[in-house]
Amino acid sequence: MLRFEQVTKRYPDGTLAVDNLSLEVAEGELVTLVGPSGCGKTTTMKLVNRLEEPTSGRILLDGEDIAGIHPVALRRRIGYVIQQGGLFPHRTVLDNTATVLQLLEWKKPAARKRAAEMLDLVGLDPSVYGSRYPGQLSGGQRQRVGVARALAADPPVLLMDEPFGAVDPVVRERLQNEFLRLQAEVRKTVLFVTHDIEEAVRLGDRIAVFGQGRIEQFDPPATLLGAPATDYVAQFVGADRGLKRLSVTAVEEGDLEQPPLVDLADGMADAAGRMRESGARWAVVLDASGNLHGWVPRPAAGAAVTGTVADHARRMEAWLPLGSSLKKAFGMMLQYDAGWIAVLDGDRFLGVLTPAGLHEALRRSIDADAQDVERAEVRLETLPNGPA
Ligand SMILES: Nc1ncnc2c1ncn2[C@@H]1O[C@H](COP(=O)(O)OP(=O)(O)OP(=O)(O)O)[C@@H](O)[C@H]1O
Repeated sequence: MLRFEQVTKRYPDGTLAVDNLSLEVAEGELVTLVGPSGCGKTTTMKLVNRLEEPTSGRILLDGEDIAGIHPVALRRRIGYVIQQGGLFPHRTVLDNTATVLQLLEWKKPAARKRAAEMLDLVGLDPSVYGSRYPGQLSGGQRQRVGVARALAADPPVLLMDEPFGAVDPVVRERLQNEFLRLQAEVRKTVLFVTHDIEEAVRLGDRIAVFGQGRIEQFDPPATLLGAPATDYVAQFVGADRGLKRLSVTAVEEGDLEQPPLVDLADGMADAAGRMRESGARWAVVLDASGNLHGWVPRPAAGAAVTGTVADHARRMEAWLPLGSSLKKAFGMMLQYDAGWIAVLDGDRFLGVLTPAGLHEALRRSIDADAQDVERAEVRLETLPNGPA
């Protein structure tokens, strides 16, 4: 889709900003470019929409050398989002969003309608914000307008240059999440520049770590964090890369343990018998519709057991959908002070994730990358020990 072939950019003053860069971004893929200040990230972006021209090498868009495409025609195919949104201060939010459409000579009503839809898409009510000026928006809202404007003409390619750099960390995380949701819907081919490794691994399908004008490593997040290719990359991703890895490793079915399952309506003596048989100190309790209700402890040996499970069960509301990150699971264990988290697929109970399971999942994903082992080949052998 977008391909750099041995691209070099030397500025007239002799600065070598991009050094023999080769890189390919697949259709619908989000590639993050990350690296320290001055390593050539912005120059790389500007080469794509011909705000700068390469000194040597070529860039192909859908197989076509962009050197042969008129810059204006090229930019119609490429949305560009920059820090602070780059909005026109004296134009309303709606007009800012419609800028590119006006350049494309859309009729005014159609352009405004489309702009309003785009604002909606990025979570800004056009009837509230459309008539405001950029100065009357928060930093996060301005960034959203920048994204809406870049998407308005539905370009297949999106260049984003530190688009969330100017907002505080909380707003930033929200914008990142919104953008991921949006990207799942619109599936643009995205080149995203950031100097924040956390942002790069959260957003990127693949990450290109830049040294001075060169790519040090180009890999998916889990590989980058699990097996940094060079000392430079290892240093850049940081000593806490194991922790960062929590946020890019998903809970899988094989990570889960299977405690006994009992129904609210079951007799408690019966349920206790089943727990004893399987050596478990507790069981997961499902309600009449098969949904998670909570858990029930195994009664002490010799204690008189009466009533139904419902009389003894405790509520447990900590659950996650399959595919959630290990980081989310860990956060939830802390939040609920729980020794396990239920994992559901839709409404269906799949099993529980325990701290031991989480640790194993993390280790296995690191090992799998380091040794090229398929994750499924490794088995978990821990047994549930009961809620902490
Ligand atoms: N127009 C220019 N003329 C000369 N040198 C330039 C020009 N633009 C950028 N440079 C230099 O090229 C190098 C790469 O700059 P670039 O802006 O691409 O880096 P960056 O990785 O995006 O940095 P930052 O994260 O600070 O934005 C830097 O050394 C910069 O000073």
